[in-house]
Amino acid sequence: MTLMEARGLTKHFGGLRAVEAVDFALHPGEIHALIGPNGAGKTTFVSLLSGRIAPDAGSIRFAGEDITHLPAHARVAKGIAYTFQITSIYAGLSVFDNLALAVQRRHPRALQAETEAAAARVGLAPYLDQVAGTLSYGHQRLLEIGMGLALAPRLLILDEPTQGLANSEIEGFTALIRALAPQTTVLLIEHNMEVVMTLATRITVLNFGQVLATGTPAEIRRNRAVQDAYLGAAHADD
Ligand SMILES: Nc1ncnc2c1ncn2[C@@H]1O[C@H](COP(=O)(O)OP(=O)(O)OP(=O)(O)O)[C@@H](O)[C@H]1O
Repeated sequence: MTLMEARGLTKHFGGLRAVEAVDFALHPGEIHALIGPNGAGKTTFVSLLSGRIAPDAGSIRFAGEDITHLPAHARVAKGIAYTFQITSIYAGLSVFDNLALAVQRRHPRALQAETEAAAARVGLAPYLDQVAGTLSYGHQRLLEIGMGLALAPRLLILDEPTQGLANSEIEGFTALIRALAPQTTVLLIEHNMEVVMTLATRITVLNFGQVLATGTPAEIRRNRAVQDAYLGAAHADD
């Protein structure tokens, strides 16, 4: 059973093969980490899945339906939420209003209560009235994740969610993502190997736009090609 499946997904920028014939499957309820060297095509790949950019070739299915040609907003309506590498919050609005905008999209019965619950979920309850643009960078990232979660997605795609977070915030983030399973499936691009190895149920490694390996954290750690291309000797013996 797969929640999302990509077949032969391809995206070139001029002569650059950013994503090349990628086959990929996401199981329901899993936390799937996408790793690989800088420029490996990770952001391009999840942008194809979320509909931010269109593929040159290949197909994408979600919950049994072909969504290859659906625009991003239609994919959101189907339950695919995506947070960007660069924060996409409304900087001039309060934390409450940012979250309320997301909560509103699923026509809740009690906007106030559900918005407060969305804030509490990501640890931002004390900051409801604060203007989002004045939050610390880490809190802005958490707000963005909170906005994604407020949509009650079936699939949450996160692009480098722990980038810029303090260690204490990373712990909170890890617990938050763990608590989402199995209702919400998570696909995250992550460079922090500690987060990847403790959080992910499966890992896909991209290299030069292609899948180098897919497996459990233990399998990926042992994989010689992955060690050579990405993890390096320092991680091989962990
Ligand atoms: N819009 C674009 N136009 C041209 N080239 C692009 C575009 N977007 C990405 N690329 C190139 O495609 C390749 C893959 O980029 P991508 O951002 O997907 O990699 P990544 O694995 O997410 O890297 P990082 O870990 O540094 O974020 C890179 O060589 C990048 O320069």
